[in-house]
Amino acid sequence: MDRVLIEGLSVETVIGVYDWERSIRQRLVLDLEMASDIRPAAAGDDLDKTLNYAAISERIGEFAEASDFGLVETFAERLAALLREEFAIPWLRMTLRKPGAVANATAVGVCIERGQR
Ligand SMILES: Nc1nc2c(c(=O)[nH]1)N=C([C@H](O)[C@@H](O)CO)CN2
Repeated sequence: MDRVLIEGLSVETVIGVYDWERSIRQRLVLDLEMASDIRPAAAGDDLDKTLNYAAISERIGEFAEASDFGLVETFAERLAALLREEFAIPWLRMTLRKPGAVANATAVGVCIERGQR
């Protein structure tokens, strides 16, 4: 299956389980692979027949702006469900990284796959 990609998308949000994390915004970095047959869009050179990565990136920014989850797991799960619903995405793989959360690690985070390819 073809995939539409978003890589290295940075967002700022309230995220973390510790008290000191509840009053600051921290950066999360997302990589997203979304199943999509790109042939109809390519055949007609038509944005309306594919997953619009600009619109999806904007929606992710809005979601992050309004979110205040503790766990990266919760952020990833809720965001994946929202994107699949709003953009009719049959399958996605989302890698969500929280840079600098653990000393001596470049990033920590989760990778989830949801739906059927
Ligand atoms: N599996 C997880 N472990 C941890 C999380 C998390 O979201 N998922 N979060 C924290 C803290 O918020 C941490 O990021 C602060 O540095 C600890 N472990």
